[in-house]
Amino acid sequence: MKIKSVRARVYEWKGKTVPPQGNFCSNAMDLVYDNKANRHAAGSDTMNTFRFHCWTVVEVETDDGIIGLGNVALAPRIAKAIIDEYLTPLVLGQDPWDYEYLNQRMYRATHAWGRKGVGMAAISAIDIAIWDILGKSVGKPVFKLLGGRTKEKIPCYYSKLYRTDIKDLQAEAQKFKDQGFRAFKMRFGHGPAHGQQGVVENLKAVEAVREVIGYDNDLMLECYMGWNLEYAKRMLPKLEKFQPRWLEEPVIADDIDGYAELNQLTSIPISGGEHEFSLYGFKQLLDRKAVSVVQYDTNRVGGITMAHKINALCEAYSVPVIPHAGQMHNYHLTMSSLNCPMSEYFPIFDVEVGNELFYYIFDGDPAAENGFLQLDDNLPGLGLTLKTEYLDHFTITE
Ligand SMILES: O=C(O)C(=O)C[C@@H](O)CO
Ligand SMILES: [Mg+2]
Repeated sequence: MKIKSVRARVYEWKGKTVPPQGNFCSNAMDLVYDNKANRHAAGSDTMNTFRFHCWTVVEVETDDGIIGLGNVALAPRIAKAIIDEYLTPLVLGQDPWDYEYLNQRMYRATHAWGRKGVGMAAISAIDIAIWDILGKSVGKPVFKLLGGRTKEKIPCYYSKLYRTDIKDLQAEAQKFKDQGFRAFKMRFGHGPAHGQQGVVENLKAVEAVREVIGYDNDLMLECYMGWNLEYAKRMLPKLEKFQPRWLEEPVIADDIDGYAELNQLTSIPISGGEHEFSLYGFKQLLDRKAVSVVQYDTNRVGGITMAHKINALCEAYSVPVIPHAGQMHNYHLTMSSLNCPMSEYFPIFDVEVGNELFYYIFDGDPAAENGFLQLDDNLPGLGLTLKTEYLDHFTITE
């Protein structure tokens, strides 16, 4: 079996979106001064680092007609250009079973400028498609090639609860608690720029969600890199009484010393890795004891080949892995590792941040039932097909 073609297409959502409101979620741009003159200039929207309304879908086809699917949501147009210009020539004519060789080939050939960020995201999409081919070629789901089933079903946590009016936040938590979720991730709306009033707002929101979900369910707190070390050091002791399962990405991904300091500061575990890349990036996080929960995303770190190695590495450090985002590439790795206790789950929802866009592009992602996800033992590959229902809601670039 040989790889015959690689097709990368950019899917840009042009359908209706739910506009996020003010203080929707803290993020790294909150700390950047934005004067009035810049505010209307392209790129000055602080939420634009945060929307995923455009995805690259990769189809890798073999000479015997198997098509593997992969995708990438980070800088999708640039990812497509990298795939077309640099990565496709490296995998054409190659045997997909040589996946380690192909992964190393792509990683090392792009090393001068790749390594972290969109270069690795582009590699990830091809690698994921290759694993889809492998599963399809032997009639097995990908998780059966990675170690098999380690759980009857995958517990998952409800991930939304962006900052909104307290009553609406509580109603959202109640609605999904009633659907059987036992773990919830909420987003902070405020950070250093909002002063003491923002501190109070943040605490008020956490208290309100705890009031609804109680202390017998898990609560995760997301900063999306929107705080700085000084602010996080002030916030953490105040948050302890709410017993969060973790505090996520309090500072920017490059501030590994900051993570390490915060992770030792209180009883609250610090999580991160959503914006980390490669086996070496995660070794650094683990060696520095910077995170107590690792949250790689398979379509960023270097694909299934790399994520499988990171799983083994984290297991040896006794640090659990709970991958960022839902999506099949992550679920298969979670199902096949004892060190992955649960999955993140984005609810099926009108397009807002774009976290939910994969439901509009693919068929096959499982819907949560009573807070659990199931993978089919008999569905080959990743279990995804391209959806046709919403095709006219996208502009597709070949
Ligand atoms: O789901 C997460 O962990 C994210 O960081 C998603 C992102 O869209 C911010 O909410
Ligand atoms: Mg996150």
